[in-house]
This record gives sequence, structure tokens and C-alpha cells, in this order.
Amino acid sequence: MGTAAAINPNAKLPADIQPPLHMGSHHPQRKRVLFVTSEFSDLIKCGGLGDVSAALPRALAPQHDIRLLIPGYRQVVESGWPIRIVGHVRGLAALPPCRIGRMDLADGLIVYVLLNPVLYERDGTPYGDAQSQDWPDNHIRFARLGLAAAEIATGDAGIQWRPDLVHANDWPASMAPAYMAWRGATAPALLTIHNLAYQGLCDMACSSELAIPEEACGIDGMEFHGRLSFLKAGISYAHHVTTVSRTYAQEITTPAFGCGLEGMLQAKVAAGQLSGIVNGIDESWNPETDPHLLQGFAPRQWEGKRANAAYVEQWLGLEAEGPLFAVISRLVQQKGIDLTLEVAEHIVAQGGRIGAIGRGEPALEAAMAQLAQRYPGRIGVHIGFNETDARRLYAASDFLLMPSRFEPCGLSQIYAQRFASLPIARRTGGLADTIEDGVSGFLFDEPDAASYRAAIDRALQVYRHRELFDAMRCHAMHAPLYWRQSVRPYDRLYQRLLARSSARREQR
Ligand SMILES: Nc1ncnc2c1ncn2[C@@H]1O[C@H](COP(=O)(O)OP(=O)(O)O[C@H]2O[C@H](CO)[C@@H](O)[C@H](O)[C@H]2O)[C@@H](O)[C@H]1O
Repeated sequence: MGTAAAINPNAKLPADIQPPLHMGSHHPQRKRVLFVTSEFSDLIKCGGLGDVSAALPRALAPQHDIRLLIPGYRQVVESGWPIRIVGHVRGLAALPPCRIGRMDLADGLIVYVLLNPVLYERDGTPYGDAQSQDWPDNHIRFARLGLAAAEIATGDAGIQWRPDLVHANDWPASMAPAYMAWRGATAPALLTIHNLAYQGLCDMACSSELAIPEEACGIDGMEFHGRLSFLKAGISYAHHVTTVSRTYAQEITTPAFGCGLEGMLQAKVAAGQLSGIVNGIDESWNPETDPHLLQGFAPRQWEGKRANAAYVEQWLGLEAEGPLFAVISRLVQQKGIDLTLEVAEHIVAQGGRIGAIGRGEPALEAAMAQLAQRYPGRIGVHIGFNETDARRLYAASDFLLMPSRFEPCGLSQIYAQRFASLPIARRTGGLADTIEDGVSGFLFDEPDAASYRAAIDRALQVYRHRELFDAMRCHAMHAPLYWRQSVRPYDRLYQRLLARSSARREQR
């Protein structure tokens, strides 16, 4: 992820999307953007946010001087990249002082690292320990991240670089727009919601630890059912909110998907401050050149797929016969894993096999492991997280199972298409926007096993008609959208927010 292949400067792009500028060049429209995130797949990734944080800033780099701010987790500090100390932020209430380091990656991407060993250098994921228990001080850890972004924006971090715009991502970065507002930052703040279901809630009693002004603790600020919501703070104080597909942008304004924030999001729509920009994938997702694969492949040259399948069969203990259905997912309620557990017997009865890699909620991990025990040779499950194995499984499989209850965008189904594995997915959020039913995959409507099973049966019918199956696979391989198609909408939005903020300043 985010490997050199993703930003190969020699890669040929079609004329209309040739970057007009080079990194580091001066142009009146070129702006300084601070991209604040809790994951960055070059160094640390739990899911799709890590991928987006590595790919989108790089896709925007020809247009803007875009730099990242991430916490200095152990995986970051021990990554081997030199970190130069360039700034310092003071403590505030329970938020401790931190140093700010700077990493210059090989492709020129600049990453600011918020350094505080006690807060961030721990074993585990960005959000919890090895048993997936959230860190009890996450409100401090991520409020500190948001405050540091605000301090960089107001020039209070000792860094000789001040952003024109701050782009915060998901609840861990959501306090950035709030602290910016409270500290009188002039730069506009954009919040991208990658998943509305994770809100970053903490007790109201934490407000003094986080130095939250009293007036912000009410319903018009960040109060949410008697608690404090980081995500609500971000939505309240950001000048604009995006989410990662058009369909999800509409869905979150409804009670079914709005997680209790739908009223507020409707108001954002009315004010022209909520929009959807679909994710893309980076250029490293190329089945012909991906170094993770045992053998590459191109449309209709399926030997490479078979070579990867042979690896997966051995790795997951699968027999060699039958269509292979992949699960490559965080094992959480959102992803409809329970529905896959329900249809697994049907898949096996139809001669299919399931290969799964995932990590997440302990109960779902246990249920998936038990499933593999029940169908030895037909279902193989690996509980864990591994980029290389995940990519080989995309390449090996015939179908990807993705029955998500909701899906802001989803990258797995896009990767699967690129690797000629047809997604079988629910018609929701970004899945509806990135899969063409019966052309590049299969969509079903209801979040239940019957609807899912019917889509699996349609997929199996196609599998038995080799020509049709091959035609769909070829179509799927060409369907995915690379990031370059999202650059223009983000660029336009940045320019619009900057124009508005300078108009606001002139009015004062
Ligand atoms: N066990 C494992 N080992 C290795 N790799 C694994 C893995 N499990 C998952 N992955 C990888 O993690 C990523 C998952 O990304 P998704 O966008 O599909 O979902 P996620 O819910 O994490 O992201 C959220 O943010 C993204 C980004 O905006 C939205 O697309 C999405 O809808 C939203 O839920 C993919 O790169 C996948 O290959």
C-alpha cells in the first residue's frame, strides 16, 4: 500500500489527467494542506482509512503542498524513516506537551509525527491493545492529535509552515476543526467521514481534561446523548463535510444510516456543506505488476490467478476444486459477517469453497474459526492481518463476499474487481456506486440470508458459463477507478473553501 508503485513519477497518465504541476513548484492556486489522520498504510493500517491516507495526499500532491499529521505510534517511530524534530506544542489541561517530528518519505511526501511516547508508543493497533480492547485514554490521545493540528494551523507549533486548509479524517482527527474554531484559526477545516458509526464518545466529565469550552458542551456543540462526541464536534465546526461516496452521503441523512446525527447532517446538506466524493485505488493495485503476487496476470491470462490460488489452498488448507469465495475484511458487525456465516453451508453445498482473512470482534473471530473447523478443506480461515496474503487472496479468488449492512465506500470490492474477483455485495453506500450488477459483480438488496443466497446463486450460474464468467471478469478488471478521478472534486472543494474563507476575512 502506498508503495513506490503508487506514485511512480514515470507512470504514463492519459493527457487530460497529467499533473499540471510538480511537487514543490510554485503556483498561485497551489495551497498548503494539512491532512490529519490516525492511519497511514505506508506505516500503519487497520482498514480503508490507512489506504486513503496514503493515496489521496499523493494524488493531490501535484496540485498542492499537502502534508500529513499522524500520531507517533511505535510502528511509525520504529519504521526506520529518520524523524527530525521541527516543532513543539505545549500542554493544555490533561493534554500533554509533545514534540513534532518530520519524516521526508522517498517520494517527497512530508509526514509530521506527533511524538509522545507515553500516549502513542504502545503495542497494539492505533486504537487498542492486541486483544482489540480500546485504550481507555483514547479521548486524550486523539484530542491531542486534533489540538496539535489546530496549533500547526495557528502557527503555535514552532513549525515554519502553516497550512491554508486543514483536512481532518474520521473521529480521531475530528477535534481539529473544533480546536481551530476555539483558537481563532483562519484556515478553513474540511472533515471527511470514512465511517459515521465510529464517533469517538467520551464522558461529559472529560470536558475539562480536554479544555472544551462550556458553551461547546451543549446540543449545538458536541453533546450527544449526555456524552461528548468527537465526530459531532468535527461536523459542527468543519466548514464542509465530505464522505466517501455519493450514495452514503445521501444515506447518512436518513435515520437508518445517520447514527443519530441525521438531523445535523440534513442541516449541512441544506447549507451546501455536505457532499460525497468516491474513493479510488492507488496504482499499486495492478495485477500485472503487483510484487505481492506469486505470479501476475492480465485479462484472459488466468495462469497467474491459478498460481496464487495454489498458494492460498496450501496456506488455508483448502481442496483444489470449486469456485473460491473470498472474505477479506475487518470482522465487525458492519461487514455482515453473520450473514456470511449463515450462507456458508449453502456455498459448500453448491461445491464452493471459502477462503477468509480477517481480524476484529472476538465473537466474530471465534465464529469464523469454528466455521473452518466445521468444513475442513472447504472453508479456510486465517485470523490476522497481512497485506501480502490479502492481495494473494484477492488474486486467487473467483468471488469476494461483501454483504455489508452499510458501507461508506468500500475499497475491498474495488480491489477485488481489479484482480478479477467478482464482488457479491449489498446494494448500499459505495458498493452501489462502484459495482455494476451483472456486469462487474452482483448486488442484492435486503440485509438477509435469502437475498444474499439468491445473489450467490446468480454468481454460481455465471461461473458455470465460462464465456460469460470471463467476460464479467474482464469487465471488472477495467471498471475500478484510480484516485486521479477524485482529484478534481477534492481540488475544486479545497479552492471553494479557501475562496469562502478569504471572503469571510475581508468582510471582517
Ligand atoms: N485481515 C486483513 N489483512 C489484510 N488486509 C485487510 C484485512 N482486512 C481488511 N483488509 C484491508 O483493509 C482495507 C479495507 O478497506 P475498506 O474500505 O473496504 O473498509 P473499512 O471498513 O476498513 O474502511 C472504512 O473507510 C474506507 C475508506 O474511506 C471506506 O472505503 C469504508 O467504506 C469504510 O468502512 C482493504 O485494503 C482490505 O484489503
